[in-house]
Amino acid sequence: MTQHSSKPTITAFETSPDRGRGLARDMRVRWALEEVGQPYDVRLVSFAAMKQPEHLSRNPFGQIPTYEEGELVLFESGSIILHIAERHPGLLPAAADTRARAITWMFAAVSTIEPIIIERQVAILNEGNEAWTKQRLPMIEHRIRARLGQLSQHLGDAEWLDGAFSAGDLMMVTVLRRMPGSGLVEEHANLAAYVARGEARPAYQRAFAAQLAVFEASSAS
Ligand SMILES: N[C@@H](CCC(=O)N[C@@H](CSCc1ccc([N+](=O)[O-])cc1)C(=O)NCC(=O)O)C(=O)O
Repeated sequence: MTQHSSKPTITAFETSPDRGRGLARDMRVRWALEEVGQPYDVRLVSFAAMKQPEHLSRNPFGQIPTYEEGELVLFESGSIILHIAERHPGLLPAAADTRARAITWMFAAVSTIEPIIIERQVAILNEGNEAWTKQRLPMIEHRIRARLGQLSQHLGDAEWLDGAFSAGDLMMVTVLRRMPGSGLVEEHANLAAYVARGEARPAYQRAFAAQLAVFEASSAS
């Protein structure tokens, strides 16, 4: 396996529309790097720069985050976190079966839970003025409630989704944080406590402070 030794560089919004609330997906990569104690640099990109050839060479979809480490360039936050987790202890268990289950939860976060939450965000932010949104939003929230109910049932009284904290929990916590103020996660006390446990982790706090500092600097200038 090729070992990369240089300090990685990630990309993040120059001025994040999340106003420093840690909702953009660089937050989960920052958190993963903090969990494994890997220092990193950040290249801040404007919305315009994200669609220019230089950034498109990092991510053909013109989005953040990306991850550069020596000659390696990655995009897709989940893939970046898996790469980090494969090279540093602290995000995936060593035992093969437990590790495979933790990776399953990474996929569940982005493929089963996140899409319907993004649907809701799109319905509210991009389609809020459409006549049909009034009918559609309750249907979307019904589907979100169904998934959160299943997740709550699985979690029960456990601290994390499958034994020790893993990249699966990191991904899931960042997904559940994407509905601030909706009250949907808070309908399940165990899910709200689960998110709070993630947010209480020192690595999360360092990552959150770092992305907030970027926003505060950008809004001060
Ligand atoms: N599947 C990709 C998705 C990456 C992605 O959606 N990136 C977004 C930022 S994180 C998503 C996001 C954006 C804004 C908020 N917010 O609260 O304002 C939250 C999350 C982006 O670059 N958008 C700019 C563009 O597409 O032109 C991944 O996981 O890396």
